[in-house]
Amino acid sequence: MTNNSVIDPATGEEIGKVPDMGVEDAKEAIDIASASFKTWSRTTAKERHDLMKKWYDAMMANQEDLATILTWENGKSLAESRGEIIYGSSFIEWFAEEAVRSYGAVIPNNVASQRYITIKQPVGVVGIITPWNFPNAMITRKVGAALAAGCTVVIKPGAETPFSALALCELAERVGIPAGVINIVTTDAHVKDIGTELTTNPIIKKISFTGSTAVGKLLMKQSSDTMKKISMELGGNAPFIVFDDADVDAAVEGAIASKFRGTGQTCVCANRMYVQKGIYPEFASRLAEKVAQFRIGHGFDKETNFGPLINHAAVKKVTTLVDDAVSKGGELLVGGKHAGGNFYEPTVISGMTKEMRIATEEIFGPVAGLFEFETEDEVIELANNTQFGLAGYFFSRDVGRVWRVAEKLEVGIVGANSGIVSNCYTPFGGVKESGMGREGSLYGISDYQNIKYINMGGIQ
Ligand SMILES: NC(=O)c1ccc[n+]([C@@H]2O[C@H](COP(=O)([O-])OP(=O)(O)OC[C@H]3O[C@@H](n4cnc5c(N)ncnc54)[C@H](O)[C@@H]3O)[C@@H](O)[C@H]2O)c1
Ligand SMILES: O=CCCC(=O)O
Repeated sequence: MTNNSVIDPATGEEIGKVPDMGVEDAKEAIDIASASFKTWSRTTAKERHDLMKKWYDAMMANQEDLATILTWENGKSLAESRGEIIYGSSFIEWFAEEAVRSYGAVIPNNVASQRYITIKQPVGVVGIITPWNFPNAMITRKVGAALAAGCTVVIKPGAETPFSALALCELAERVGIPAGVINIVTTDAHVKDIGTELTTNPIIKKISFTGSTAVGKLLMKQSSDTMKKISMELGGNAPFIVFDDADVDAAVEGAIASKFRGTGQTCVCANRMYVQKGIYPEFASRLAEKVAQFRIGHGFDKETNFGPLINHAAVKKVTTLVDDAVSKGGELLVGGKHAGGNFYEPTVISGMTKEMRIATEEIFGPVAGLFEFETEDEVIELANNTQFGLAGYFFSRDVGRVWRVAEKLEVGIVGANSGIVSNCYTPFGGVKESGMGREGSLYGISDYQNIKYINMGGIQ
């Protein structure tokens, strides 16, 4: 077996190697997960709760090490990585608590001699494929729900960030989660083949994927022959709307939080920023002023709060999108340049139009493009004119408008006067081509359970 290099995106230097596993390794991992399912699925909810709480405690006790690994392989600043470890581990705590509160139902009978009940059972072995942008939290949000339900898992983490996944697994083993319950397959060269194995192997009963819409569609097609359950957390193209009646301070703060988190590489990042005519000049200049204050550098540098993009391809894509906007008349208010290596300056562009590629494409980088609009109806139409529907944000102090716009945005998650929407308590997921299923919250565990109805007859 060959090894893959894992690269520090801030320096381009190798930080370590992991095995480049192949289809045979994936098959073995699936068989092991299947054998472990026989015992894990029969543990009591309280046993799973206790082990998961210990896992959560171990993550928090090792927060600094986990954050260091995360910054090293993903590039985000250490402060952001610490935040991700708190966020990621919160899913393990939350789902530990959900495990013991997952109830069946007693249904009123319509035949005197019968009684009806439902029980919830784990779906089986789950195949999990996750991206590099949240190397910890995208795994825990899925594995937490799966383990709580009584499922076992085979995880294929992002090729760029395998160490965060392996560290989580090491902690799980230390606290006594039985070997074989969580299995990891690392690869770069065999991503496609392992994806095919996970989606076609009949032992796997569910695929849970976070990543691009294009890959999500492929995995869904591949999963259809064996009728697997599916959870898809896919790409976004979030509108961010600022109405004339907004609190400008709050809107600028929300824009910074939503647009520039993870160097603009999150699926819920604001992608198209619509600003009403009356407030446009003030919002644009205040946003540009704030963005100019970011300090680019290595995530371990204490003076830094803005990391690199994940790789050269990402820099190239952002460069192309900015050049396209500028060539069509966009005005750079701040940034707009490659800053060496994988770094790109945090950027604000004014005077965006619908002819520019950023109007329709997910940027996945630190670029805020401002579009001017005049009426509420106009902006709702613009905001919904996309095949994506993950998150949408708007700022307004008119309570009637807050309800109207929240109801009309075609998205799974709305930030109304709020730029940060993610936590373990609330449902995360999209509509349209942003995917299906909900993660976290009281809904998250049900994606990993089958409901069985039992009709008990012969009752005198
Ligand atoms: N909705 C969400 O919760 C969410 C969260 C994070 C990222 N995303 C989306 O993910 C995208 C960015 O991440 P990315 O570039 O790593 O996405 P990606 O789809 O290229 O990769 C995601 C994962 O899929 C794997 N993969 C790639 N091709 C595959 C194939 N043919 N078969 C099986 N697996 C395959 C990758 O190795 C990685 O593990 C963006 O579109 C972003 O919006 C969505
Ligand atoms: O990138 C997508 C996930 C981001 C989040 O969970 O807030």
